[in-house]
Amino acid sequence: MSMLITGISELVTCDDTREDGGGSPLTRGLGVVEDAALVVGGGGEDSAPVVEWVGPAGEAPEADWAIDLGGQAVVPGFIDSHSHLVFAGDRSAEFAARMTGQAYDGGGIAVTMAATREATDAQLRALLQARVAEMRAQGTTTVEIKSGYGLDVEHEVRALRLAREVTTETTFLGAHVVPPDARGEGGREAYLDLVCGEMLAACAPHARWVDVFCEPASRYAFDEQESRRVLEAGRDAGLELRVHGNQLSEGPGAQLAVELGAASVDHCTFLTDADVDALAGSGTVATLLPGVEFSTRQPYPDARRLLDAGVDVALASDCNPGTCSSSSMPLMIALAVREMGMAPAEALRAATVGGARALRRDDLGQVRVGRRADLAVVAAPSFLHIPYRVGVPIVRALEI
Ligand SMILES: N=CN[C@@H](CCC(=O)O)C(=O)O
Ligand SMILES: [Zn+2]
Repeated sequence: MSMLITGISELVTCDDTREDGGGSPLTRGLGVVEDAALVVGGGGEDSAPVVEWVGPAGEAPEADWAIDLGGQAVVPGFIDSHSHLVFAGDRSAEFAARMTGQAYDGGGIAVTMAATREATDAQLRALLQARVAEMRAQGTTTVEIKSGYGLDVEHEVRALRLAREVTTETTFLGAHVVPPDARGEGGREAYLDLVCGEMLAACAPHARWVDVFCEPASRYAFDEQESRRVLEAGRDAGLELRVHGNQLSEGPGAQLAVELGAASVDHCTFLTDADVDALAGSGTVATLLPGVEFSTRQPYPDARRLLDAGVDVALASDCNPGTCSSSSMPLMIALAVREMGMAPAEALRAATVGGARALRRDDLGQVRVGRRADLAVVAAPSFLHIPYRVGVPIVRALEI
């Protein structure tokens, strides 16, 4: 069965093989087709619909079904390559305290850990499913989900098992922080032994990735040596690497990520020139999470510096109860444009193609024949309305 989609005022393909056709500089690099049509059909390996044809509406072939979007824009579905959606509890009071001057230090993770351990499977599943639905309603079609609020073998495994029910992009983050019950004498080493031993062995079958909160500025998180140990153990267990780094201060995360061939280093709020040089030309994406700076009152990362140096940049939400309670990729795009010096086209690419690179997925992020038909519809004539109409719910994933 195939479906013809017409009434597309502006189709943003992000297809690098497509000529931009001399369009506006505002859409450079986006492979835009105006007054476009799409044919979606078949089913890929996992029976997801695939794009069969892309082009001007006047040249569209026939299909079994047709829908008319009535003059809306279509963009690739957003790829949110960094989230922590498996949690229970509420830390809105911590957010309120930060708004009146309290600094973020990672200490609140233990509060979420306690609430998450207490929740039943059914409660956690319902919370998770609601968050994924909230994301789809805002245009996100792929989400990466980390563990990290269980912090013991049983609850880390449970978080990953639940996350696997909604995405293949699952990340073992046992090394989020040292849990409160391991903060006494010798507890830190014992916890790292557990993370790199029994916990990793139990979690690896449910995860694609391993991650670590590499942040020597937080007494709860991990330094370079500890982070290296976690990442190397994860790699030996068959997992691919990602890193939380350089969130609270300059530190070893970015260069460690590059050295070990991690797919992405996430946050990148405080980078030295040497970090930027190391990222440029590496296979490691710098994933920026502007919702975190919004919610912690930290300075925004310098996206311009990274882009001008040729670093691959992605945007993600980092949706979590502590540092960013928003699941909205349109908001991240708006913040990137308003606060981080990214052009709208750069921000859109970072939220789509950039996210796909950060997850090392070449089947996602572009509207292109043979690729998955993961699409988002913008209730406006152009994608420019995403940052322009900030806060207005105009983007949704297209349900085919
Ligand atoms: N920084 C580490 N982890 C999360 C925050 C987790 C929390 O505070 O609950 C982040 O990516 O910002
Ligand atoms: Zn995070």
